[in-house]
Amino acid sequence: MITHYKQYPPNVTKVYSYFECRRRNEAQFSEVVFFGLQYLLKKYLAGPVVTEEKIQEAKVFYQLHFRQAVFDEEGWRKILEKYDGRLPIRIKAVPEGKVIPRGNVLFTVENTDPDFFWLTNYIETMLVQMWYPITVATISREFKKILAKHLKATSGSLEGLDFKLHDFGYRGVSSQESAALGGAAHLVNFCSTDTVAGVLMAQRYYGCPMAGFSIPAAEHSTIISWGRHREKEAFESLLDQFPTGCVSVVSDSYDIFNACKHIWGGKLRERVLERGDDSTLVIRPDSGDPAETVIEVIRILEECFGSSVNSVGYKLLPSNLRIIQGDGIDLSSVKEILEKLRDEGWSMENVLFGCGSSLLQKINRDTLNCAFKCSYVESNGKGMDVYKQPITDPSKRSKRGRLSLRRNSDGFIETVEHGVGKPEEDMLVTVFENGSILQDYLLEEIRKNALLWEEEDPNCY
Ligand SMILES: O=C1OCCC/C1=C\Nc1ccccc1
Repeated sequence: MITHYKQYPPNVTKVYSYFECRRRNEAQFSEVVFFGLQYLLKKYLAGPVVTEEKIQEAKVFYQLHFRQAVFDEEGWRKILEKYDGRLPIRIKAVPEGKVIPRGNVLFTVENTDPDFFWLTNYIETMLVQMWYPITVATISREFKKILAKHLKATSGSLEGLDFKLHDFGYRGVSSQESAALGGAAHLVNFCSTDTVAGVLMAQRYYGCPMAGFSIPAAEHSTIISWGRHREKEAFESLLDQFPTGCVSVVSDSYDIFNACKHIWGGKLRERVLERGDDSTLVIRPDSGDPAETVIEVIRILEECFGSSVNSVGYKLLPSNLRIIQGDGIDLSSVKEILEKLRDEGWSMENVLFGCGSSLLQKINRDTLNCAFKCSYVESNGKGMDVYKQPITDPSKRSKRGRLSLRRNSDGFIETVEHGVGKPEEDMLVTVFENGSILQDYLLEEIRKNALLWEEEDPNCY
């Protein structure tokens, strides 16, 4: 991007590019949740970002890095002089939280001053990092589709759906910033997280005072520190320390089945039952085959605590006893567990899930085929639609001309190319222009945009 200003044709006055999640043949991830641009704009692009100091620093750096003078010092100084360091760029984007079918334009970028045609793709690198929050928000919503289907089928309602997938991923991501962005992306769809950085991101960049909730939870150290033969004492202490409200206890340190049968369902059975309805004990297995372990645990708990049948005929453990499975959870294992539970007559009200790296880290830019391409240039006052169409991979072909996004007469969202879209139909909104952010989306409205079709309103305020 540093040397690109020297590579464009003479007299170029505008470079216009767009971001999309290219459509693929697979059925999975057929639609994406747009999220995260607002953070990036606020943090990195808004205001007088170009300064003399930065220009000097870059000049020295790139002289060393390229071992020749290629850094466009004059170009950057002109931004400083003409725009007081604000970027002469326009970005038009889908409103955050909107769910858009793959293969559609999600945002466009263009220079607003002909002198700075080179700036559009200069910021590409940073803008394409949007692949991450978009992919996390999309995966989190795919989880929500699966959970909603089973919750509705086995309980007759979507009550509590927003708390069914807890973000366990803080430790598994590559950085604090990833934790913040990914954690916030999950909170578009759910209200349940241990990734505090994401809650802070929602606070600071999306106007939400408390976007996600958690409960006191044990970890292995707080159990095994009591010693191999005092697991019962460790569990009892947790019940003493958290007599009301929910508490989650990881119970697989030695033998999850023994813990459920002889401690929770044995020595501490009365202690568990005497807890109020609002003081749920959440038992956490953390090893073994997820589906087999959950089923065996719930069978043991039924043996010890009994079960009732809900209004749609599925079995329920006592209301203050639940199971959270946070180990080995991904989109396929969660489906397997839920099908096994349903087949054995269990309501999904009995279980919660935690998800770590398969929510926040086991993804990359190719998961949704995120790409940023130039589709239109102007030079000598004439516009030209441009594109790539590699003979070696037709799926990499790019869109042509100036783009807009609309809902067609059949109600389907589609991209209009060649600049023939009607402005009044365009779903893309100018969110950034010449250094100013023109929209400020709140998490509350973003959550509404991302609701599943079955939901009416986000339940967790
Ligand atoms: O068990 C739980 O119940 C619900 C609250 C969170 C929780 C566990 N959290 C967690 C976080 C990071 C890695 C592992 C677990």
